[in-house]
Amino acid sequence: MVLSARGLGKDFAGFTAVNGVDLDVEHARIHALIGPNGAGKTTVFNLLTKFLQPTRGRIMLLDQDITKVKPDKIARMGLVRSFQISAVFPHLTVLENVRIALQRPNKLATQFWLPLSSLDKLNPRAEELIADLGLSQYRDTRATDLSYGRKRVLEIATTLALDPKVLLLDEPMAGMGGEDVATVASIIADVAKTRAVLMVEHNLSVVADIAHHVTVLQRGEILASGDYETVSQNPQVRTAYMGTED
Ligand SMILES: Nc1ncnc2c1ncn2[C@@H]1O[C@H](COP(=O)(O)OP(=O)(O)OP(=O)(O)O)[C@@H](O)[C@H]1O
Repeated sequence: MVLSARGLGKDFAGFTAVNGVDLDVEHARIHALIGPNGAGKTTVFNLLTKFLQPTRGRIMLLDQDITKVKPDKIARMGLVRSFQISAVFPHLTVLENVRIALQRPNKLATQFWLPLSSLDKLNPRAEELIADLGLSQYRDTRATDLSYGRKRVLEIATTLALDPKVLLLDEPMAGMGGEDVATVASIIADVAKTRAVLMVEHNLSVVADIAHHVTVLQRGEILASGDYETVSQNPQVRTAYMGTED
């Protein structure tokens, strides 16, 4: 188990947005968090990354209690949310973007007086990441000229530069067309071979295809949890999604 939450809860001025949520995210698995609008998915993400402080409950990351740890430290401990660091610079190339992302863990980011050539030592790792994510042919393409789907892949590449143990993806398929969805889904499946992935995703066919475990939230509480097959047969889940058990 890489990331666990027990009895996680959040109240906003008397309104309970999340209550009694238990989650276990395992190494080399994709865990999907699904549920109707307003179910509390984003709030759970914000609690896990400590953007919000939980009202109740406990969060463990790799055997360390992170319930009271600050968000910047959480990322350094290996729990990284995609948008957190995925500042993709539109006018820089794919290679340049990945190199900049690699500067962070290498602490070169703060040494701005170093000559540009000192970044060259990051090239092999940058090329490797770019190749892993199928971006080699776009290595010298400016981010702004990439398709929407490839921009998301570049974002994932810059996130992976931190070498996270757990990657949190917030609706990675949002706004994407069919071909991009397939590409990004297969990249996420690949990325998850060596790390844990927790994703909020509305596209249920992607969830069915790549998630090993699914947790369904409704009104801030867990309605069902298990593999997609089991969860999708659950009458309460069907009612929550369709308003009917049929
Ligand atoms: N800062 C806040 N203050 C008050 N209420 C909030 C706050 N943030 C979220 N909520 C409420 O908590 C509930 C859960 O919201 P949340 O955004 O976590 O749901 P969600 O499952 O991510 O929804 P969606 O799928 O629409 O993104 C909603 O009723 C929302 O209005």
